Amino acid sequence: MSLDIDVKIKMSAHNLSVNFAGKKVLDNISLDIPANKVTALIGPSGCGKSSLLRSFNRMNELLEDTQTEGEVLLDGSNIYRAGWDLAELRRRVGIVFQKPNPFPLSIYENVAFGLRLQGVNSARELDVLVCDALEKAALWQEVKHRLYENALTLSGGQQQRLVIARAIAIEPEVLLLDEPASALDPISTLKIEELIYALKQEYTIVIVTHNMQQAARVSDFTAFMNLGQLVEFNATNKIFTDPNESQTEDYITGRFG
Ligand SMILES: Nc1ncnc2c1ncn2[C@@H]1O[C@H](COP(=O)(O)OP(=O)(O)OP(=O)(O)O)[C@@H](O)[C@H]1O
Repeated sequence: MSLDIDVKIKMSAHNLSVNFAGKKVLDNISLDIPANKVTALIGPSGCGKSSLLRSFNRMNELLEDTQTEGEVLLDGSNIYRAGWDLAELRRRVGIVFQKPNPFPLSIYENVAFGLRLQGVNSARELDVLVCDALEKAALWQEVKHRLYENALTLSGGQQQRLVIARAIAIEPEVLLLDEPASALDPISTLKIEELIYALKQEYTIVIVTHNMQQAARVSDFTAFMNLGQLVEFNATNKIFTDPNESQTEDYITGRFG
């Protein structure tokens, strides 16, 4: 589904279908992801939100027995075309999962990890880039005196911001967030939501969330999915106040799902 307003499109799915072990989990999805905006994917459990999110950086291929049909364009180029360097794709389209997954390394080394892989070796340059990523992830003030402590000593909410710092250190263009706050307490959730709001100045963000209030608070656009299909896609305000489809209304008002 295309939006009838004038926005720059960063990614789009065209007639995208995904099968896991012969079962269709995404059914002919077409959807535009606007640049420098937050797009929320909502819908009942099992409707395919995470599968759609993972198709934006070809993570579904890490699962066995997966088939993908159709196209996903990044700046107009089909990421499913042969010849894509998957490491480069995943650098440009980063992903953060529900459960914080820092490496069992220091706070500093978690953020430096991807930078080192990219060949940044100068200690001074690493210091600047690590500090910058931690500042952007709104974590610097809390960790600047303990950079060399193990990341696993951080709270869950801090770990999730660290994982976001790790993701943004390598300067992705798109950030995929799969229920990034669902394992966190309300204060940490608020911090993540404020962070998402700040990060959209620089990144295109797609977020899967089960939390309707969160989708309404953080996103500019919302896609409502059901049973592997895209039911409705529109400005978040429109979806939450005056949806076109009765299924969308039933879901957001809690009548099903
Ligand atoms: N690794 C897998 N192998 C086989 N089937 C899978 C796999 N992962 C997901 N599925 C199936 O794909 C469908 C879509 O799952 P997906 O996780 O994308 O939905 P979701 O909307 O994100 O769900 P939830 O909100 O519960 O996280 C479900 O029927 C699920 O059982």
